[in-house]
Amino acid sequence: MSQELNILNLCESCAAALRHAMDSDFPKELHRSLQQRLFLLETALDQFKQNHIDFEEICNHLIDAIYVSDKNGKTIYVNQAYLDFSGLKKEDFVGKSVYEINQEKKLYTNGVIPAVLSTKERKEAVGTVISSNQKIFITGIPIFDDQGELKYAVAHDKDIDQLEKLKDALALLKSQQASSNAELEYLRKRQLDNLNLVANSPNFKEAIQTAQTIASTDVTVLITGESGTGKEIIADFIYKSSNRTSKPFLKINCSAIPANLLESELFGYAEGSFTGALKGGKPGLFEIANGGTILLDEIGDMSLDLQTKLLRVLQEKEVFRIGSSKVIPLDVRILAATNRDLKKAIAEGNFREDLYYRLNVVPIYLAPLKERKEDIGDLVHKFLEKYNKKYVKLASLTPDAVSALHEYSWPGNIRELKNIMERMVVINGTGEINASTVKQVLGISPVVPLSSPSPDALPSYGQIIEGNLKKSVESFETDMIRRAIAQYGSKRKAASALGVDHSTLIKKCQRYGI
Ligand SMILES: Nc1ncnc2c1ncn2[C@@H]1O[C@H](COP(=O)(O)OP(=O)(O)OP(=O)(O)O)[C@@H](O)[C@H]1O
Repeated sequence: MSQELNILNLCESCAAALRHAMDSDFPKELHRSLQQRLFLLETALDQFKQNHIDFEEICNHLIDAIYVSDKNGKTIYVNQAYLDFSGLKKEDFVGKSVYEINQEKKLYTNGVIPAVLSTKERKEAVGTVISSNQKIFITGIPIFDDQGELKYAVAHDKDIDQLEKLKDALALLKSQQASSNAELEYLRKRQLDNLNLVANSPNFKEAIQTAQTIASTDVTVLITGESGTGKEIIADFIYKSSNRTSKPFLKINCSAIPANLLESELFGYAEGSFTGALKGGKPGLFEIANGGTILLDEIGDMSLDLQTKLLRVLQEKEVFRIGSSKVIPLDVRILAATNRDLKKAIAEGNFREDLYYRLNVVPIYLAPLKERKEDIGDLVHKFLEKYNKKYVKLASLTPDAVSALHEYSWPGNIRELKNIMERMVVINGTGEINASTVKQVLGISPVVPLSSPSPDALPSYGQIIEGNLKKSVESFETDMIRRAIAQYGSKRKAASALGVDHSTLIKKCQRYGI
């Protein structure tokens, strides 16, 4: 390092001498060749300065003390911090042997350089600076050349007080982190409790974790998963954990509103924009939700034409009512949900790829219930308690009934489980629900008569008729709708096959949890 600096100084002196020679009466015929040499020297010097890192200067700014000896223990370098704590000058060290310094000056106890020189190994020790009684942590490091021969022994001294302070700061940071984690966990749990959410499976826990992390940001979230897996409830969770809880949260089911009405519902319209338009126009849902949050549910069912308009709104963050040129700036947090495979829809030309990427900033995928078996037990008990309370019943489940519920594949996911529990509590009165009842209600075993409730548990005559007829119709409708959707692949096609309006089918699906 210092050799390099010496050469640098030498070159600078040469350049200065050349400049001086050229200014004086130097023979003109040599002038040109001198100029060329000076130019080369100056270019080389510039390059050297650019590439050269002045380690000596850097070391002099370190707060730790550094001492370097050659392989024989002759001191070749000490930095400023070393001089500061020893209270001596550079000349008192450089060129002197470490053994000599140790004997004469008694700077500190437990010096490690002699041990590094003799063992050629790294050494660590705690020493005391004699003059100040300051405790130091000393590390001795051997440095070897390419042949593996010892080249330098370096001592690096750290002030233990500083290390202690660092340790305290680290401990404080750790305890602060632990208490924020505990607080976060507490808030998360409270939020789960408020929403009555079950989250035992790793899959769902991960979804909740992501939702929790991004809730307080305004980032757009795309929630995907089969029908009934809890997409809407995750959207509720995000909204309730966000900073927008004092502002509106609007949920729009894009498949339930006929395509021709959805545009005016979303964006509103100006007075006179079409026949039948309200006087004074009507604000759209985006405008109403301004400052708050919108859930675009079943986004995969939105028409391509409307997708283009929605994309514009999301990109520009502004909306125009239909028939108006007045710009309405928007500050709405967008959550979108779908049970469709949007990648497939894009490949089939039914969903805009650019809209997909705009919505899919943070994806949250909810696995089907059959892949979240750890949640089933708690969900079953939660719903049992809920419906016992609602219908004033005392139904309970036998262990084999619980096992049967675990074994089922739950194509309708949590909504199906919830509905099944409601049905079983209603029809079973106050008795125990066993495995065969479960299988019968699930339609996975031949129908056998349900066990009769005890006479004291019997509801009034009117209730029996009403309850049984309503439940039978519901059960029949549920079955037909499920089969139609499975056969025709979409709710729209199923509706036309069943001879009902799409919106009627959607309402029934929502009511029955399909
Ligand atoms: N983890 C959970 N804990 C308790 N209840 C849940 C949980 N997840 C979902 N539910 C309940 O299951 C039902 C269906 O959930 P949700 O409506 O959120 O599903 P979804 O995926 O949005 O369905 P769809 O795609 O049909 O709209 C709701 O009644 C919801 O409260």
